[in-house]
Amino acid sequence: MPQIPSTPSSKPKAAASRIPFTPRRPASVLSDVSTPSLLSSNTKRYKAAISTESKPRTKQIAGLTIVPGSPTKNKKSDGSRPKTPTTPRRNGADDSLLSVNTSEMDVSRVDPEEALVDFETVEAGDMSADIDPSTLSDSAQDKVLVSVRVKPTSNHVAWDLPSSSSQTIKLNPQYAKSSSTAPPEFHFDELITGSENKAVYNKVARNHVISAMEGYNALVFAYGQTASGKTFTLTGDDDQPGIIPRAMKDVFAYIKHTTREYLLRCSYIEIYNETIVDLLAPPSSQPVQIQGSGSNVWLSPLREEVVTNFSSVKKVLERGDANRRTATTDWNERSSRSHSVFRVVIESRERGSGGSSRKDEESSTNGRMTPTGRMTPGLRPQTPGGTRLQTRDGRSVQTSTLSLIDLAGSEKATSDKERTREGKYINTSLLTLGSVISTLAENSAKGKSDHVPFRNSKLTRMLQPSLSGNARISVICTINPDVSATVESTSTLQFAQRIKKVQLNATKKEIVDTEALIERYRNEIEDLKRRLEDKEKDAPARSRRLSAREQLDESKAMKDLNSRIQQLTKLILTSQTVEDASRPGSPVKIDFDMSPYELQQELLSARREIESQAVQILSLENSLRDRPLLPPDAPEGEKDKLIMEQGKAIRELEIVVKGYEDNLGEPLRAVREDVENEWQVKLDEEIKKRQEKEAWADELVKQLEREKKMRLKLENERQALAAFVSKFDALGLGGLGLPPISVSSTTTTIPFNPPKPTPGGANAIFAERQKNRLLVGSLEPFKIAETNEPGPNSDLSVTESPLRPSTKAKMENQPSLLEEEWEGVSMQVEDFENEAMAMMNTAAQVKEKRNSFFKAFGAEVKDVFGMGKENVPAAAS
Ligand SMILES: Nc1ncnc2c1ncn2[C@@H]1O[C@H](COP(=O)(O)OP(=O)(O)OP(=O)(O)O)[C@@H](O)[C@H]1O
Repeated sequence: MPQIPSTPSSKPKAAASRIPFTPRRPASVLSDVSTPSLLSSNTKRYKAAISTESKPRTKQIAGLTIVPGSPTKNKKSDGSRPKTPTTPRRNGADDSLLSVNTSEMDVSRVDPEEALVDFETVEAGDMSADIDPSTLSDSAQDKVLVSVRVKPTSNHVAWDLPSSSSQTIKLNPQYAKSSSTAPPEFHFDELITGSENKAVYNKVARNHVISAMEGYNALVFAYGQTASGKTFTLTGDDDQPGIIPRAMKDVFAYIKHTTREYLLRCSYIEIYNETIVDLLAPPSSQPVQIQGSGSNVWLSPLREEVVTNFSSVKKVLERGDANRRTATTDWNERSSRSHSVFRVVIESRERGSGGSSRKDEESSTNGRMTPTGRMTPGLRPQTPGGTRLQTRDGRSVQTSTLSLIDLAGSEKATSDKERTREGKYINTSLLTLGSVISTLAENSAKGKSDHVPFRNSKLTRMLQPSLSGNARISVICTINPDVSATVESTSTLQFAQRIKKVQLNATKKEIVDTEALIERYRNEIEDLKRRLEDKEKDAPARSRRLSAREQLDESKAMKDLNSRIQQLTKLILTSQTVEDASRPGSPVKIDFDMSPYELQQELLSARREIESQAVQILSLENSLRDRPLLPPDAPEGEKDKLIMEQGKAIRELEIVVKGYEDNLGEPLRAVREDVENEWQVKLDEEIKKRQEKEAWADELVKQLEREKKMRLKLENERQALAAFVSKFDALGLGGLGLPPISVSSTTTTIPFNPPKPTPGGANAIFAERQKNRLLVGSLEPFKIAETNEPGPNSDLSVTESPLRPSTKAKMENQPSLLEEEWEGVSMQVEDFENEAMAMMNTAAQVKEKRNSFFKAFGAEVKDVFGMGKENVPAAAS
């Protein structure tokens, strides 16, 4: 129930001096805006052109400005009237019309602190007749309030209309589909007839408006067949203002009776052919999108206007109504072709204790006020989602919404193509609303949780949070009782019957000013700690003075202090979690309306979130492990100092890391890339070279093998030559080794034992040696190898020897294993040749000695050495 301020007054402005900060009629801000009268003849309109017949009926009445397009009471459509050719298109509107759509009260421009409304700012004209709080019901409303309004008619009616006290409506039996079954009968919370809009408002909407002011979300909507009176009920006309203007008057009346201060923001949209249009935004604006999912949906971009009195509300309504799509149909001269939603966001907080004026409060909040009384922008903590009323000094902010919806009416196909197309969209979305309500009702009645097709239309998707239970709902079903409309009226009543079963569980939403609470707790803790310290210091001296009983009391007092400190410390933790709890929680239920792709995306992002949290936990654990050690009982000052130092170091490191990344990160990555690109080529070349060398080395090994064999062969030949020389020596002809010649008195005897000559003789052996030497020295042994023994690498073994010019050129500056080895072999060959030469010399000496011997001893031994013959001496044969 609203709280009555301590100084209520029917004329508060006169009684109480105005607080300087309190905006003096903030409406003046709006009234400064040159909003052209929408009814003046030279003002262009966005709305549908009114048919020639209806134009003269729109007149300006003193007091309430006519909301353009308000239907004229009891005007019947004759069907012969010229129809509105097309639904208006706003995009082609000229610039002059933009002024109609701009307002300085746009919430993004207004400082909420300056647009607050409270009992001091509300004036008599803003309010309905004063609300008597005691007459308002605040009982828990867990069911939808369903009322039926029957449009007055002079035609023959199909329904048995009830007496004033009854809430039952029954179809007259003669109009029932079947005579065998009882005619349908419906019971509702309210059944209203007549044209009195005040009674309707009081019965169906007033409690919901009050609920919204108390912090509950509230939704009032009108449902019914076209031309049954929905717009008449919601908007009304000058004689009979409807629910919207009356509700807004009650909003101000309520504020008048409370000690709270309010920030009121209005938005006005329509859903036309499944497109959401912001009726307060300029014509060229983007269509509004529904954001979020499940119970947490919002509209964006959405223009919200701050309203501070009834006159500013009226202007907002006029602007919105001027932009609504209406057209003449077969049934309604001015039929709404769209669903419209007028919504007020109500934020409130306590005005502060001690009856201090707002000015005093602002001055006390850390001197944040400018000399002009304005809050310095930017000093106020920012709220996500834009300018909002802020919690302050422990005062929580309560937020709720009041949504007043005029649905387009269900209708049959018409002769007009455009109207028929619109009608299809209207019927489809109403059908969806019907099936959503049916499922919700079923679920509530049977405790089921069947899939609710909220996503099948923009309307139901937008209403999902409210229809899911978090709003107090009132539905007015309007029917035309004419016999010709029996089917439509029955269908409307059936819808009304179903929605009655939907279960609601609206809760208040409160944002707690945790900072202020925490600050208060902290101060108290500090104070208690100081007192405890003082007591502990004096304890030894005092205990000597105190009696046993007093000592006991003293220790109990200290214990109490201690436990209070502990309790407050716990409270700090609790209050820090309050804010989180007030935010919309993560969805615990699966939203079956989401597509598999959306679900996958959600799953993916949830996994990513978990991963990042795991990383965060790890890093926190690490920092916990690495934290500098301080004894738990270290003085608080020391701990604070350490924390400060750590914080400073962290900040410095962050700056360094950021600077590093900003200045060096990218260039270093580029350098690394360049180096990799450049050196990769070289590395590849080196690998190729190495492979070539390995192949060459393999070939070399094979070649050495061949040379080894050749050396063996040479060795054999050398041994053969040596054998020859030995034989030669054995003849006793070698140098000093010649056998001694014995001379007697008669004869001289030479010991004669000549060796058997080697085949071919010494010369042949020598010639062969020479040949071999040339062969070895020619450095072309590989030709032999190439032809005789092809290696595993046929390219190399056949077409290129390791010593071929190309390879040799490559290896020019490198020591050749083959050459080294060849060197050794050559030396051996040379030794062998030297040896052979020495033998040849010896042989020459022997020859010489032989000649001299022949000369001395005759011809007996003349041919021993075969000087004229090459082969075996005669003696030997
Ligand atoms: N209870 C009523 N008393 C007097 N006149 C009424 C009442 N209900 C409706 N009318 C009149 O009937 C006509 C059609 O009403 P209204 O435009 O409100 O219907 P609607 O349901 O909003 O139609 P639509 O869905 O086509 O927009 C209007 O001229 C209106 O003044």
